[in-house]
Formats: sequence, structure tokens, C-alpha cells
Amino acid sequence: MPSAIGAAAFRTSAVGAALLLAAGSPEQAVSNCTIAMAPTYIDHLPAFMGFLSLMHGSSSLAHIAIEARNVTLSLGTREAPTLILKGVDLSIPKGESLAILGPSGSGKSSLMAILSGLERASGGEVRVAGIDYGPLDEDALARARRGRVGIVLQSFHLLPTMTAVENVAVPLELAGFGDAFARAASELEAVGLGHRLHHYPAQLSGGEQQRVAIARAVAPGPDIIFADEPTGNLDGATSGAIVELLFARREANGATLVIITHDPGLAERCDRVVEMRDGLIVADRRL
Ligand SMILES: Nc1ncnc2c1ncn2[C@@H]1O[C@H](COP(=O)(O)OP(=O)(O)OP(=O)(O)O)[C@@H](O)[C@H]1O
Repeated sequence: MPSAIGAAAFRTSAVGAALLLAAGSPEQAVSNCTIAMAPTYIDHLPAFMGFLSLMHGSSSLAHIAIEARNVTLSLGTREAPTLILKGVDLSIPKGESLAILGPSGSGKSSLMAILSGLERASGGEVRVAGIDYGPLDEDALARARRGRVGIVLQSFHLLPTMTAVENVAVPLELAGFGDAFARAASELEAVGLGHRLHHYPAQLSGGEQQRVAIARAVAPGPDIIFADEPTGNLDGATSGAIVELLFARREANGATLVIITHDPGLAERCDRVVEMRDGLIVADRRL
């Protein structure tokens, strides 16, 4: 089987070269891209610095997938900071499906970015699968996420120089799957894109790109799936099929699923719904 990384290297573009330069290593470049950084956070990602990877586990926390304590996020300049998250506490048990609702600008994407390790909290504590994100540097965070955390964000961040199947296969290869291409092809078939395996992102519609991003996120069978408006670009029928796929994946792997949505129907499918307003969780109910 060809290597997705090797195949793509033949088509390295200026964008790819820039990503490589910025990341310092091909692995980090791919990791940076495949976790779909939201443009709002790109400025802040280089802030991922640290030296220790500390593992914390205790029997009392063994059933917790995600634990956030008094998480704050301050963006903007030092002279004019804006407090985006104002002290969020959230504990998500393993295997739970959780919908995050709230008006535009309430901080949903910011919270997801922190819980998924794309953004660093300004204060408070975040532990995912027992790992304290606080002290991890960028490489350690990427390693901690790889294969365990799948992320789908609103803007798909597919690598433009890779075909659909390569975009899905690369993270699989990095996670150590020997059958990365076969698995990637089958994931794309599952989201209805078996006929678009060798198309580049620019040759795909927004909804098709969204489905590639979803296939990429779920392909390694992650323990936690984060999805920011996963059906936002899809028509009703495709949206229904994608929701079924996400929930089927969650059930098959016992994965924890965290979804941001404006769709009340999708929220009702979840075990629990939290609502955000103005940087805080203001309601939390189990369904
Ligand atoms: N880099 C930034 N600098 C300053 N403020 C920012 C930055 N990025 C986001 N914000 C602000 O943070 C707030 C929360 O944004 P966020 O994207 O988390 O909201 P959201 O609830 O996900 O909104 P939506 O539903 O529209 O996606 C918004 O008011 C936004 O303007």
C-alpha cells in the first residue's frame, strides 16, 4: 500500500511547505492540520509550550473522560483582554453523549477548543482521559490526542494537496494502522463518498468536505469525538445519515461524544445537554 504521507509529499505545495516549516516536523504539520484548527484560534496555538507530560489517574476519576475545573479563556491584547470563558466546570463521564447549546458568541467553540487540546486555557484545569493538558507541550498534546481524540470543526481543514482518501489515511498511519488506505476508503464509503476517494478538497462540495472531515475524525476509533456543528453544511437526508453514523460509532466503541449544535433534534439524541451563555454553563440537564 502507498504511504499517504509519501504520496502527498510529491504534491507538496507552498502551503504544505509553509505548514511543515511552521510545525517543525511532517508529523506535527499533519497533526496541526488534521485536527482542524478554527481560524479564531490559529493565533493562539503557538502558545502550546511546556516541558512535562504528567499522567494523573485515580480510581475515583477512572470513569471520567473529560474534567474541566474553573476554566477561563482570555483573548485579545494584554492591554485590552476579553474574557471569553469565565470559569467553566464540566465533568463528562466516559461514553456519554453531550450536546452543547447556546447563542452565537456564548463560548461553545472556545470551550470545545480547550477540551480538545486545540486551545490552551488561561486558567483552571483540564484533564482528558486522566491526562492533565496543562503542562503538555505541543508535541506531547499531539501524541496524547492521536488516535484517541477525533475532532470535527466547522471549517474542515482538509489538507489541500491530499485527496479525500489521503486526508483520512494520514492520521491512521500516524496512529499506527497498517491498513490505513483500506480503512480510509471504507470510512469514506460509510459517509457516502466511495465515489470521491481520489478527489481533492477543492473538487468537493462543502458538504462533501464536511463528510471527509467526519470520516477522518472517526476512522481511528477514538475514545472521544468532538464535533462542532457536524451537520451544519449538510442537507436534511445527509445530515440524518451522519448523525446516525456518529452515534453508531459512539455505541460501537463506547466513545464519548461532545457535539456543539443549534439543532434541537440532534441535541435531543444526546444523553445530556448543557447550555452556555456569556462564557458560562447556565443549564445542565440529562435527558
Ligand atoms: N481571537 C479572538 N479574540 C477576541 N475574541 C474572540 C476571539 N475568538 C473568539 N472571540 C470571541 O469569543 C466569543 C466566543 O466565541 P465562540 O466562537 O466560542 O462562540 P460560539 O458560542 O461557538 O459561537 P457560534 O455559535 O457563533 O460559533 C465571541 O464573542 C467571539 O467574538
